[in-house]
Amino acid sequence: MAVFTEVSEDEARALLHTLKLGELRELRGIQGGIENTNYFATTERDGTPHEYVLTLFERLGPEQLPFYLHLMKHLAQRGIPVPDPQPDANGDILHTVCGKPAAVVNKLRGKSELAPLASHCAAVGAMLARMHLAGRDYDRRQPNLRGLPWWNETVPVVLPHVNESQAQLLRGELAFQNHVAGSSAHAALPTGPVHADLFRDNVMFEAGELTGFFDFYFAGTDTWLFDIAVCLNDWCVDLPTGAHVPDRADAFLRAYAGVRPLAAAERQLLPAMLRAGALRFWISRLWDFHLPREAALLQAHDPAHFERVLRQRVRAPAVSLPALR
Ligand SMILES: Nc1ncnc2c1ncn2[C@@H]1O[C@H](COP(=O)(O)OP(=O)(O)O)[C@@H](O)[C@H]1O
Ligand SMILES: N[C@@H](CCOP(=O)(O)O)C(=O)O
Repeated sequence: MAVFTEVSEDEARALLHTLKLGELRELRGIQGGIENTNYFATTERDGTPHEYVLTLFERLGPEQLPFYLHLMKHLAQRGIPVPDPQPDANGDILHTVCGKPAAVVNKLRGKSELAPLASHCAAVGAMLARMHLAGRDYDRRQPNLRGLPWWNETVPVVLPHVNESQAQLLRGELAFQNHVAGSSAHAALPTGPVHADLFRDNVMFEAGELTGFFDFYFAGTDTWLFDIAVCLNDWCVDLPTGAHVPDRADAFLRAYAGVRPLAAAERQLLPAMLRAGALRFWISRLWDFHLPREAALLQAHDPAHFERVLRQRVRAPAVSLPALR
């Protein structure tokens, strides 16, 4: 369930009126998601139905939200198919509902592709590269709040909950990632706004075509390579085993590089960044699993999955990436 705050039809109607989005016809709580309260809202305007998503932010506040919401607007204005936050008469896109920060965005068509083929991975790769290029002139900056400083803070918190072999892997990998982050190759990596959580459940497809992607609330300013690694570790991995799937990874990388060729430092650091991407989600899943927030996390994701991915990435750093040869 992902309705932590009940929104009445009257409250939703009032906001939709203020935003001039039409007359509320239907308000439905959305089941998926683990962070925020989400509703689908259907309105009628000029005799036509329009569909929106109303989100109440349960954890993020006015310090962090403008970066995410303005990034979505910036990308939408440049033709990237992401939800477009709707403004009020003053141009504000961050609203208040039930005393919580809230946003209204357009509903994307399609549904998630949870068993992707190489063609889906190629579509995601090309779209990610387009997003990176479209974000180059975005003028706000906010660090990836789930980046290296957070890993350094959080690993000691989760260590008491894991066995000795897992503790060794966590400590060793964290030391390795701190070392990589201090290297000259790392300093040469191109950076910009990244999505940082572009998993299968955050991308929509319809009839095999990518129709959009959403959930920008882990976005931040970071290396583009980190975004690539996060995608490869989800879209191009066999979920039961955590094994790299070469044909999907190849399709993803070819399509990405077709829009934005990778720099030499990116090719050099991809194996290390694949480990970083696996470490990031292993840590957050351990943290969510062993130290759940009150009521919010009803279905923690399985931490063991990213432990398996990380072990494979450490064991076989030279994954075959033909697109980069
Ligand atoms: N703009 C959108 N268009 C269509 N569906 C959306 C949109 N935003 C959210 N959803 C739906 O709501 C669900 C939960 O959204 P998500 O952003 O993943 O929530 P959370 O941030 O709580 O994890 C998604 O799985 C999707 O089905
Ligand atoms: N993708 C992350 C968790 C983030 O959840 P989301 O529902 O907000 O995408 C993971 O799989 O650990």
